[in-house]
Amino acid sequence: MARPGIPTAGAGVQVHDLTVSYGEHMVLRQVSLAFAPGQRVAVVGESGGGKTTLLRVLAGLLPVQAGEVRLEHRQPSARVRVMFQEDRLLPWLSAADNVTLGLPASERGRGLTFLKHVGLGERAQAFPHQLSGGQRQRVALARALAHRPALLLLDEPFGALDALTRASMHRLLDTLLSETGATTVLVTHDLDEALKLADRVLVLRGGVVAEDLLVSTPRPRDRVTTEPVRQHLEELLH
Ligand SMILES: Nc1ncnc2c1ncn2[C@@H]1O[C@H](COP(=O)(O)OP(=O)(O)OP(=O)(O)O)[C@@H](O)[C@H]1O
Repeated sequence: MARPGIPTAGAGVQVHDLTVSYGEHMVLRQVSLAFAPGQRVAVVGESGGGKTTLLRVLAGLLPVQAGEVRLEHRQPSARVRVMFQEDRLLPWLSAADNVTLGLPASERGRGLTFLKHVGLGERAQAFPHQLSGGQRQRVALARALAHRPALLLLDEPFGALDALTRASMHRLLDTLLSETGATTVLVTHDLDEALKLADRVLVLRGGVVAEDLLVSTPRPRDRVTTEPVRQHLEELLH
């Protein structure tokens, strides 16, 4: 695979005593975390445990009600991009236009190379409805990376894909993340996904970080090499 171009320096992330409630319902309770630049963090845990809420606060989509969230990057304009389970492509724009939407003119050419990196260089003019679910998620991934985010936030990005397509997306994302260097936070229910992609796994339970595990298994990883960590996480989750 060709290299995606200029690597992005990942942002450091500091979360201090973050508390978030929906009305009376407190979802995050004084959560404190620090992510190193370029770190890949997976967030797992029970349904309703606050994973998406944490991601939305990091994305700036939800206000910080109490506590502090700080992005540390040498460029004050460090970009944050979010990718969701549904592709959220604009149906009236081609794949190419979806990828470059919002990029300054000077960055569009380089942004388009990401369509090639996800294997869709030939489909640049196709519209979302002409692409498969897996292809649309690849366009969404190209769009997220084309903006060279210092922080990439992924909320169950491959949850709607079949197992084979998901496995190929894991390989693709693993390669692209190694090359771009973005700090990445991945919310997932899929332990395979977490263990294939992340350097660190957080378990959120009852609004607090119940476990914070570094995953040092060398890459590429498979079920055999990650089995001990998986067993530990499965015990925590069940
Ligand atoms: N906009 C909202 N208004 C009120 N309550 C909300 C809102 N969004 C989420 N919640 C509640 O906050 C809690 C945490 O939700 P969140 O989506 O962060 O959990 P999650 O860990 O991502 O769950 P899942 O794994 O099921 O996606 C849940 O009880 C949910 O019902």
